[in-house]
Amino acid sequence: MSEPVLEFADASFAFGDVTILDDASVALEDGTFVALVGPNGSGKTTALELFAGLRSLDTGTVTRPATTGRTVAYLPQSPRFRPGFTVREVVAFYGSLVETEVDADAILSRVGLGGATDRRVDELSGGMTRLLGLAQALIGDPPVVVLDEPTSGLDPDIADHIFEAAASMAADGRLVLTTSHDLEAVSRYADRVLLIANGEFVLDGSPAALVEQAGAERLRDVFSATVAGSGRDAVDIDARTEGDSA
Ligand SMILES: Nc1ncnc2c1ncn2[C@@H]1O[C@H](COP(=O)(O)OP(=O)(O)OP(=O)(O)O)[C@@H](O)[C@H]1O
Repeated sequence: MSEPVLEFADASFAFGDVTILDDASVALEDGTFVALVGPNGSGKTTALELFAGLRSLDTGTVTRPATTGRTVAYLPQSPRFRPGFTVREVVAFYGSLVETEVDADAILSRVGLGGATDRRVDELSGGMTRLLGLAQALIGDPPVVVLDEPTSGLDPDIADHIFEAAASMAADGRLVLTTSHDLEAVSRYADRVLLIANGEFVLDGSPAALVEQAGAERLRDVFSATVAGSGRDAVDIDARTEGDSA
């Protein structure tokens, strides 16, 4: 049975007068692939950093798994690896930092890099670099994996591959939490969608349930209607459109 492994309780955080979380509470369970969506500037990356422990809440609490070893793996939007090393060497290096035995080749095969183990990391494409980031996230078998926009800038096939890999990491029992603007892929792969706007999780449910509840056709439509209804203040689209057409 699924259990909460990551939780915000009455969580608040702001950058000066920019509110990211305003007394927000949410509990995320293991074995679930959760997509955190929201408009640009709504605070997705910051929320991930708060979940992962890279930042601290102003008030409220965040609860993470009470396990020994690596508890939360965090993959930033643009992962960087030290040039000059091969893919296998990078995984072996990170593997040497955890207590459990790490089979670098097995992890690399798992994410689809089995054919690239001897490639130098500075010679990888953007997509392969993301896959290496996913491999790094699996090292030490953390119960929570947090991914920040893992498919931005990638072709649809690699993006699908990354979503599939993330969904299968969740199916193995982990909580996988990702941000994404790709609502079509989110609809297909995520078990649960959280929409953050104005410091709150304004939508929370499975993609199918959210679409059905709204009487909409696609998650994209639910997103637009909810963001418009929440008084979008992060990016002024109308102003941008006027400027573009001038
Ligand atoms: N280090 C920082 N100092 C001050 N303000 C910040 C900092 N980092 C982010 N912000 C502000 O916090 C808000 C949320 O930023 P964040 O990057 O979390 O949003 P996001 O939802 O991930 O955006 P995007 O979808 O564009 O990646 C934005 O208004 C941003 O300008």
